[in-house]
Amino acid sequence: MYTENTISYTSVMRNASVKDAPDILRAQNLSIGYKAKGKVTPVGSALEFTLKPGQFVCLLGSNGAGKSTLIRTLAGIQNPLEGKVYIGGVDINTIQKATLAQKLSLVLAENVQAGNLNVYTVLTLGRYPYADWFGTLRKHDKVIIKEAIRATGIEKYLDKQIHQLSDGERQKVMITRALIQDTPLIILDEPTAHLDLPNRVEIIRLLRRMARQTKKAILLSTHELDLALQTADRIWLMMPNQSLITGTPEDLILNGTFEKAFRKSGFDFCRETGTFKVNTLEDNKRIQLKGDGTLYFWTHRALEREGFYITESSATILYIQEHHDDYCWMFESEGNAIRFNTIENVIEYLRDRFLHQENAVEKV
Ligand SMILES: Nc1ncnc2c1ncn2[C@@H]1O[C@H](COP(=O)(O)OP(=O)(O)OP(=O)(O)O)[C@@H](O)[C@H]1O
Repeated sequence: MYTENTISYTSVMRNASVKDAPDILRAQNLSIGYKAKGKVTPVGSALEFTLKPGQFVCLLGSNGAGKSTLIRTLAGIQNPLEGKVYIGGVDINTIQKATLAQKLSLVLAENVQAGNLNVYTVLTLGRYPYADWFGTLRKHDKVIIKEAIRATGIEKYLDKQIHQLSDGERQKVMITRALIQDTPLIILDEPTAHLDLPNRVEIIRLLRRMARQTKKAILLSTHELDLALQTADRIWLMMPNQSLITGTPEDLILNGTFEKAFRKSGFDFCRETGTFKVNTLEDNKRIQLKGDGTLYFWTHRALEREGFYITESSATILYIQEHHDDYCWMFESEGNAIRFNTIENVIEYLRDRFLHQENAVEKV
């Protein structure tokens, strides 16, 4: 209940330890994009954000929104059009390459050119920022390498050459190398692009665990909206108007920002579930569905895919009947009842029935 004395909680009032943690990464008035033949094409403008130790952040945006451009700029391999990027409080432009490699590791989406090197050798290169002039691995380096290999489960590829790996296996190797580089900041451009679902989940969970346990800041770009919403501490959303909006997944869903970032005709964003649905609904196809549980969920989904509005106001009713392991669907309309044993039969029947209705309407 609000009273005159109620004050609004703001980020300024947060726990001092979070607020005062040093920024691992900070962008100030950052504009990113491209310059060619005197023509400047900005992709993001006046961006301001910070990344703190232990944060696991997913960068999202529609195709061409500027995620890769931002990642390349933050990693210092592309110059900003304007503004500054600070890593550990130091302007990235003033950091020597060798020093930068101790602060930031980068995994890009492009294929890795590793000649005839085998996987283990490529992994050991992750320790080069700390090696002596001869590149000798110390005991401590070997422990870190072994630990990262165990964490990502790539033991069985170690003797293979990089070009003998599948895209997904190669991706895992490059993520392992980033862990071996052991920097306070890890940036990854679409690290799960070539992985199947179990591997995507495994890698995302591993990166999130790393952030938590080792206080690394981890930023990754992805098109995996669902996984990002479930796992990220914060989401960075590249918006169609070239701004970047940051927040917790739930805040961005509830305040409509998420929806705006991916707005496209033919898709509806469902705030209840945080998912996009293909919008196939047709106004003249209305049906009432009665039942519950798993059968209700999958029947509802099949009907929506067919373009039906599921509404209690329709006199056309589909009943789900369930008894022990047995189930069926009963269709009732104008006093008649028909029984179906599969969703396929239900859909076939409804298609036919509503087609006849449409034809009848057109003839009238
Ligand atoms: N080298 C380049 N020169 C000029 N424009 C470029 C260059 N690379 C990318 N762009 C443009 O910059 C914009 C942002 O591209 P970017 O690759 O950063 O987007 P993205 O969000 O990573 O896209 P996707 O999700 O499709 O990978 C796009 O309009 C793209 O055409």
